[in-house]
Amino acid sequence: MTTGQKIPATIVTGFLGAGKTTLIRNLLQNADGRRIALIVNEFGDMGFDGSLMNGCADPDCAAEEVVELTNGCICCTVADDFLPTMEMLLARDNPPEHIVIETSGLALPQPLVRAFSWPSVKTKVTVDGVVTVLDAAALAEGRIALDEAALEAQRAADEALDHESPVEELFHDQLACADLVVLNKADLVSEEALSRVQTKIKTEVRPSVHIVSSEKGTLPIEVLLGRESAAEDDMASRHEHHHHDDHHHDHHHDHHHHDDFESHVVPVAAFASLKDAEAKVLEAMALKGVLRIKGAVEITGKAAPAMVQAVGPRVETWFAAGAEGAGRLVVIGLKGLDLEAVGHLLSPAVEAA
Ligand SMILES: Nc1nc2c(ncn2[C@@H]2O[C@H](COP(=O)(O)OP(=O)(O)OP(=O)(O)O)[C@@H](O)[C@H]2O)c(=O)[nH]1
Repeated sequence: MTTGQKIPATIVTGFLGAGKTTLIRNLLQNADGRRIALIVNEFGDMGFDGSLMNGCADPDCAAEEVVELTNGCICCTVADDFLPTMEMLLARDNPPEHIVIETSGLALPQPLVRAFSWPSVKTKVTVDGVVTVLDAAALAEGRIALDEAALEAQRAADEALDHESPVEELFHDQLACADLVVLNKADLVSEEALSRVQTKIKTEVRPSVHIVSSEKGTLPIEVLLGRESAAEDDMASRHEHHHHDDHHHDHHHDHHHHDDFESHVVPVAAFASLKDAEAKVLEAMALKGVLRIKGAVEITGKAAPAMVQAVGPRVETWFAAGAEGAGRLVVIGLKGLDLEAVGHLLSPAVEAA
């Protein structure tokens, strides 16, 4: 441990598919000699390429295992408990200069920030800032309501959002906790739409919060790190819109997934082509309640697996030699989503087998 100075920790939050992983990958690539420790839910998510990865590249790496990156950064996964992971990082001979935590796209940031008040952590680490990444394209299309009128319209159009509208709830909570808001995917929207979204977001955040836009999360490291917000001492101003029964667990768990969401690993048979995969995944995304699909699949006749990334109406696919775990897609959505229909669409062959 150094001279009593606390290690700054940056929490990266944002809804499913907003671009958290992309932003963090950029950040690590520009670390410029800073020893950054990254805490993620799964290694598989980061999709590190070989040039950055040194040693273990197994996406199913055991919990709390640490991966050393070639640029001096390290990466570790958080299992059920956030605190042991943090304590393990702090106990290293060569403690990190900065800690970056990627939260799940379904997590509320507030409980995680509160965990920094835990005695064993509080003396050594402080929250440098909560960075909330938003999908500017989704917002411009009104896919996450920004006001009551839009919310009502969306409710009328989609019964799945009828009751607790968990998407809006998460969205507001992730904004209420932000120190910096990143309007990502700026390449997909006009300047006019971007400034419209920016104006709306301004009304949703605390007055001092900066809003910046980005493409593929590319922002100078100085913008992302070094905000010195000490968010853990400032929770009163970052309140949740909705309080949940499980707050007494808050300091123990990072995995504050809303009960309103569910996530499934769906085994999928080989697709005939990338185009075929894209078409089927797009169709699955249109099923009620489905919010995000990602993973690696096989394409008939191709040695390399194809990566699939679907957010809203956009599906990306590309071949990735060496990717592991092909033949599975992670499907995330609102509770009660029609998993059978999803399975039918994505993998009739697997289902029949
Ligand atoms: N056009 C465009 N696509 C982007 C941008 N940033 C990210 N994406 C794409 O959006 C998809 C989701 O990006 P991720 O970085 O995986 O998002 P995430 O927030 O980590 O998503 P979760 O895994 O759901 O938590 C990927 O297909 C990215 O390539 C951007 O600025 N512009």
